[in-house]
Amino acid sequence: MKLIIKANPEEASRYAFEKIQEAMGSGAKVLGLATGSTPVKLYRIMRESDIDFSGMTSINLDEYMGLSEDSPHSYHHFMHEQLFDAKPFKKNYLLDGMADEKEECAQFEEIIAANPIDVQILGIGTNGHIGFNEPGTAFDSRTQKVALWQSTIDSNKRYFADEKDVPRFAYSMGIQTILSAKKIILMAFGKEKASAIKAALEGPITEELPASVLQTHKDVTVILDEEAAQMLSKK
Ligand SMILES: O=P(O)(O)OC[C@H]1O[C@](O)(CO)[C@@H](O)[C@@H]1O
Repeated sequence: MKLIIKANPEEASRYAFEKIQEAMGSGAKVLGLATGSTPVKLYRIMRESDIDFSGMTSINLDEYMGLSEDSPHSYHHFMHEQLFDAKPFKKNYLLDGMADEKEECAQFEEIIAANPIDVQILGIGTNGHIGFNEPGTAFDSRTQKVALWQSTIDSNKRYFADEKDVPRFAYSMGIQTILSAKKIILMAFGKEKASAIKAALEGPITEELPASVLQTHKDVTVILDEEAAQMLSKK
């Protein structure tokens, strides 16, 4: 694992952007993308850049179940607003939260097999989740329906009018699916992520802390701001 600590999220996001640019310069064609607040600055930098993504394919990690593409709370909507409307890609693949579970998840795995992810961007939940894979998810999991933890619902409720409106289930790439990416960039900002980051980087590799599995991947860059790095003993 390569660990990069920057003074603030802006500098950290700029570094992540440079890594993506480098990978594209070396032939990367498929980007795995994340939602949530963490990549928002990265997406702004991508939007404002003069980089052409029209030859690139994107594949998103997860989507809420029961929300249609045009719901303002769907990750489809989020990605279009944050990136795709300003920077058209050749193809954007996102899970369809309204589709049949079995068919949708199997088809998504086929899409990833046909378009191996060169660079996967990841955030991390305060409980160590990656994608929407909550603690206890099997390390050999593939794209599947997942139940969200109350802590995830609570941290995502800021995007909804009411906590009751936050979907309780989602479709998410599995842990094994995420690990199939050639390169992984994990970003985390803020002191509320510090303990999950410490456990992920320095703790035991355990299904109880999904992000700890990244210790087994051969090309992971972890990009933190100082607050997220504050509990690390090895810097
Ligand atoms: O970036 P945030 O909003 O802190 O969310 C962290 C993680 O949680 C998710 O949004 C899922 O809850 C992930 O996609 C994200 O990486």
